[in-house]
Amino acid sequence: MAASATEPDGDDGLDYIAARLINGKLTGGPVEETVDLARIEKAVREILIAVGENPDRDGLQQTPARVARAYAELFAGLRVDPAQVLSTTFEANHEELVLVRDIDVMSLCEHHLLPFRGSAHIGYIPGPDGRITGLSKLARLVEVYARRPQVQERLTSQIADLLMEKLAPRGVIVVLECEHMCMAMRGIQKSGAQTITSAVRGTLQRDPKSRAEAMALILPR
Ligand SMILES: Nc1nc2c(ncn2[C@@H]2O[C@H](COP(=O)(O)OP(=O)(O)OP(=O)(O)O)[C@@H](O)[C@H]2O)c(=O)[nH]1
Ligand SMILES: [Zn+2]
Repeated sequence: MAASATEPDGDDGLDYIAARLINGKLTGGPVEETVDLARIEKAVREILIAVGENPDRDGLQQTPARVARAYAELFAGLRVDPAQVLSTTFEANHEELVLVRDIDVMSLCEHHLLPFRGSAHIGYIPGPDGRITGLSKLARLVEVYARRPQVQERLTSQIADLLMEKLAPRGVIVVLECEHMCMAMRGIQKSGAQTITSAVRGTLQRDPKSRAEAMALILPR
């Protein structure tokens, strides 16, 4: 019998995808509490019929259930509080720039639900009390916000704003460079176009010299 997307999926399954986004520990509730997999399955079956396909043919029988599981995973960030990612901070005598470059970003644009993909570069200057966060937490933050229906501008500023709020740093800079499949696969059909967005806060915003230094590290070419 065909496996249903609504069946329990084991310890490593959908139940824990949202929890894994935060810290790899099983702290989240079951996906079924908040994602209606059966409803997604039904909708995908309707879409297949509407585009002129036969959802009962061999290759498509499992597709609605697969798409439901895929969407649960792709939108897992809707069920995670991003602030939890930054609950671990450390004291450090470092009051200069900390920058993580080339963090892989994959998200879905909220206009077409098609992917956009590229790199995130995140830098911050710790505040006077010198609190820093784990480097991996910056990548986790990208992941939580990216696994939601997004526009690149909001994704960029959400990351910057939460870092400002939770780390109270002197400044933050977030730059995203992405290619949007909605511009490549359909519509204007221009592949290769890179959209660059930035969100700059605090001293990095106010002081052109610090901002230029950070930008030179982020976009050296
Ligand atoms: N600013 C911004 N626009 C985006 C993003 N992702 C997709 N878009 C754009 O959203 C717009 C939606 O425009 P509409 O005219 O409502 O939709 P459309 O007819 O599908 O537009 P075309 O893509 O031009 O065919 C398009 O111009 C997309 O390129 C994003 O992350 N940020
Ligand atoms: Zn789009």
